[in-house]
Amino acid sequence: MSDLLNLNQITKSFDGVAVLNNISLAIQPGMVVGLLGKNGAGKTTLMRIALGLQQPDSGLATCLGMASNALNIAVKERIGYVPQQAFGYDGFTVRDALRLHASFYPNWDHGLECSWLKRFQLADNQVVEKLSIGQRQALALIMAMAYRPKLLLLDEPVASLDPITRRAFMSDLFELALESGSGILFSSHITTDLERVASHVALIKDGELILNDEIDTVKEQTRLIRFTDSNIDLSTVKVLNRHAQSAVIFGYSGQVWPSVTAVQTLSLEQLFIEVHES
Ligand SMILES: Nc1ncnc2c1ncn2[C@@H]1O[C@H](COP(=O)(O)OP(=O)(O)OP(=O)(O)O)[C@@H](O)[C@H]1O
Repeated sequence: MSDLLNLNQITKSFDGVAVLNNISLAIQPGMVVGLLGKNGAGKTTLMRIALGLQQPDSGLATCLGMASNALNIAVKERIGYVPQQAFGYDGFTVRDALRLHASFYPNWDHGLECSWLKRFQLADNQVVEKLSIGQRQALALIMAMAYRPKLLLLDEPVASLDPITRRAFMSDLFELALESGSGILFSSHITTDLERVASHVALIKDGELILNDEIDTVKEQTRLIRFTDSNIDLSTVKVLNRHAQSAVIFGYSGQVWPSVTAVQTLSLEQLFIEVHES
């Protein structure tokens, strides 16, 4: 299957500090990849590199088969992006902002636009600069989705949405991806959302992509184990974090270690916390 997004061995430093180290990640049709990482882990940087908005120090990024630093209009029309920062359109009404935005996209779906306006309870005569942060985020999402992009990159898209709107948006997002064969990469700190809708999880820690798998596999094969022998041999699993008498492991399939006293399953939130525990 051809990749909608392919990140191959991406490395990036700022001012001599490594942010992304040899990151490889691919998105295929129907995949909804939740990108996790602490503040400053490099999620936005990775998305910007994916879109060709920033250059990696090394490695290659492609979107819909074309190098990200040379995307043509036809490919850009099939990519949606909602950045973390609020956008312009001050002085516009929601209606005029959408009309202008739609004019750049031949595939704009007015029916989808209307149903999402209703869903987000956005009146089209509202003035953009008077919208709340959450309403602006909702408008940005409509702008990125109403042309049914093949590849959608969302940088913390739901952080400012209330729980009801957020839940509805996330399930719509998933449906849209499945039904139209799109692929989605979204970053979020709300692990429960991610658990509900993502098909895959990618986790960046200290510049490395330490997890990049189907969410069910992550849940099934990740454990927090406690042991008495600090020299325990954990070579049959991938160690995500390790202390003298405990470790977070991936690749668990019922192995038995004599000195292990507890094997605990983890929710995504627990996993996130345990992986970063120092
Ligand atoms: N243009 C830049 N110049 C210098 N440093 C930068 C630049 N862009 C990002 N950084 C640094 O790279 C690191 C990663 O930033 P990035 O915004 O990608 O993180 P993030 O994972 O998206 O964080 P958050 O969850 O807080 O949004 C940070 O330490 C940031 O300060």
